[in-house]
Amino acid sequence: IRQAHPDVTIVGSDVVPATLDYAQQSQLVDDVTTDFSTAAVTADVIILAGPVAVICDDLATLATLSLKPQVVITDVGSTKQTVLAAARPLQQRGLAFVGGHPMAGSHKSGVMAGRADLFENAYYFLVPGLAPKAAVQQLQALLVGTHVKWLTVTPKQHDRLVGQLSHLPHVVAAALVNQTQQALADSPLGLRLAAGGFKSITRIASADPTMWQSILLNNGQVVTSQLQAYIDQLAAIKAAIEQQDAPQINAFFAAAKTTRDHLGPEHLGSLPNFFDLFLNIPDQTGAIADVTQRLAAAGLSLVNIHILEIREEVDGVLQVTFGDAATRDQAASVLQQADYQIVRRN
Ligand SMILES: NC(=O)c1ccc[n+]([C@@H]2O[C@H](COP(=O)([O-])OP(=O)(O)OC[C@H]3O[C@@H](n4cnc5c(N)ncnc54)[C@H](O)[C@@H]3O)[C@@H](O)[C@H]2O)c1
Ligand SMILES: O=C(O)C(=O)C[C@]1(C(=O)O)C=C[C@@H](O)C=C1
Repeated sequence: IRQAHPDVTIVGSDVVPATLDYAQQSQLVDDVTTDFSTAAVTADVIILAGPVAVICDDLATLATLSLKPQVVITDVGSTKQTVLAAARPLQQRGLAFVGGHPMAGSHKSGVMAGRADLFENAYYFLVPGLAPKAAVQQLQALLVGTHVKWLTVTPKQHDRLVGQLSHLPHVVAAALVNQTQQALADSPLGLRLAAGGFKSITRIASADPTMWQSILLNNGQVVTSQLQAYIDQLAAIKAAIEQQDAPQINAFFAAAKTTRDHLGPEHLGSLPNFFDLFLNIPDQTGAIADVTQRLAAAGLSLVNIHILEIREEVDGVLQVTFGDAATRDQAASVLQQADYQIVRRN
């Protein structure tokens, strides 16, 4: 929004003060508040972006306020049936609520994980419900800088599609990590021996548990039935292996390969995920150059570098972004050897 509409005033509201400090100091927003209701009554557009349960609570709060009659309210929550139900009192009052959901993101959470190009080329579901066309168009114009592909659906269509393509995979990834952890508990190196296969299928198990708790509680019926169909697939391949049914095993993998090969990277939606290192740097000239020179000398290329001044100590925090986790971890070793303190990696 900021890049496409520099004149728009953006007020950020959150319950975590450090998040508000970061948003303000990085100039992501013009102003911050913890008083959602007071900010809401003066807003022309309200974008709800907490966990789904919080979005539903916020919609209930908004229904009690004297909002501007022309306000456009939207959300980015990962489920839509319960969100649209929570928005009904607002829609019945004639206020415009347009449900939204960008089909992009990552296993990271928090304000620091955001990027201006996060949604580029991704599908963005719109669920207008009773909202007038003009409100939908106003929202699309505001979000033009996201460069998304819009897709209008009903809440039911949304939850079925996203249950299968996002919610079920998160359950599968987390279950596999938990089961592997238990199965290898007696092995000294255990999970650390995992190569690309395990890491590719389980990246999303690093996602925020609070967010996923909320998603599954709000799309439970859909996901449990999809989970049963998935369990049936597992049972079928288990039986084929037990029976040494070679053609059946081959057919299982061949069908999956054909489908997956047609889902080229160009169809995958958003840009690839990036991997961050946060380190303390002294507040002195040449400090950033020292970091970049050490990484260049070690042959490690970085994607982006960003100075964060979110704390009141003398040191600043530098966010260095890499294209893959291995390069980030090598960079961490190189910098630690030079006495840099790594604050966090994600
Ligand atoms: N992560 C993804 O890949 C992704 C993609 C599309 C949609 N979504 C949806 O977007 C929403 C936000 O997800 P995210 O990944 O940006 O999470 P996030 O944790 O990065 O951001 C959520 C923010 O909401 C704040 N918050 C929590 N409770 C609050 C409350 N009661 N009042 C005000 N603020 C509160 C948190 O402090 C945090 O800053 C969720 O509904 C999620 O389902 C996530
Ligand atoms: O790429 C990831 O890590 C994501 O989990 C993003 C993802 C997804 O499942 O695809 C997660 C939740 C959303 O509602 C939409 C997108």
